[in-house]
Amino acid sequence: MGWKKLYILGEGSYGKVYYAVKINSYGLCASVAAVKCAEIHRSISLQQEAQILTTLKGCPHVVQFFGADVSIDDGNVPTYNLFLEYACGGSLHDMIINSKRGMIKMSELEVGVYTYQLLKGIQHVHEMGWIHCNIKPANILVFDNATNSERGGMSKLKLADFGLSLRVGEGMTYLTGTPSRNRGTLLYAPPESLTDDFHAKAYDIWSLGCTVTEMMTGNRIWIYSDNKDLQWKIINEDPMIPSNISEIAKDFLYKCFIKDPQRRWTSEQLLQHPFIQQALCNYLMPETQGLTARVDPLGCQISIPERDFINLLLE
Ligand SMILES: Nc1ncnc2c1ncn2[C@@H]1O[C@H](COP(=O)(O)OP(=O)(O)OP(=O)(O)O)[C@@H](O)[C@H]1O
Repeated sequence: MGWKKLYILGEGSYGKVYYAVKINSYGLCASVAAVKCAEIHRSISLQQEAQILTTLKGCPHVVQFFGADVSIDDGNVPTYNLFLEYACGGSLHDMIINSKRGMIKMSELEVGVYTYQLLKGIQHVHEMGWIHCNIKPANILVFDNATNSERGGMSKLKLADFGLSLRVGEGMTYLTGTPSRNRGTLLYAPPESLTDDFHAKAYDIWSLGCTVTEMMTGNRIWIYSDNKDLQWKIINEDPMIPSNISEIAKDFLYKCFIKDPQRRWTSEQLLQHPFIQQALCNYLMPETQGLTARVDPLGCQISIPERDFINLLLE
């Protein structure tokens, strides 16, 4: 038996996303999926996304791809269908809006653990030779994580929407065409994508910094009047790092927002940053909460003081 599209989850520029179920021969629901659909003649970007997702299979922090097919839908229209695992928690954008509505700010520990998951996803994408080019809360999906529910009910985040991704060309890619042609969403775009048409892995790190700031404050990183103003600010100003966060969190954001893409920290470096290390440590061992990590002014590599850390492991 085939898939049955039940209702629309959302819409993209290419077409619609449906919640779908697979019915078995007993008439029971055997599996569920989110299906991204586009009329076949408008499905090039979905077909490219399918190719990219095939190369990214197996990473727990990238949305899982089940396959693709062509169906004849309403009005006899051939439709390309891309099947993804269904994210019951919606997107990180929804999660940020909901926590803002409920006036519950995400704690730095939560943001640190979520950022770790995103960095692991980005690291995998980069290792497989891709630049995501459109990392933002709306393109990060939220899954329940049963194993985490005992630890404060934190969710699992996965990168999604690879429709604008690019192949890394020896570490960098210059887009051809009109200068200042940024590929992704302007609000999350780094300065070099606007000034030099330059898209490299560092692109995703800047977008990650914008996303992490949004998780911490509930607000977007830039305040602007229109796209021209926004573009000017990205090129000429530094993003506003929130003042009411820890020094370690600020330092993490500074490393994401280094203007020179060659000097901006990589996912590997950021995974070692005390902001991430401390959050993981406190999450895995809640007893360590209250112990503060130190920022090493030279290398920013020291996390939980070693002696205390070993004592905790031995206790
Ligand atoms: N695997 C999924 N599970 C649950 N919801 C999903 C899934 N994939 C996408 N959605 C939802 O469908 C909507 C559209 O998603 P999609 O990523 O395709 O488009 P978009 O990013 O909004 O648009 P565009 O790709 O044109 O920028 C979003 O609201 C998203 O939360």
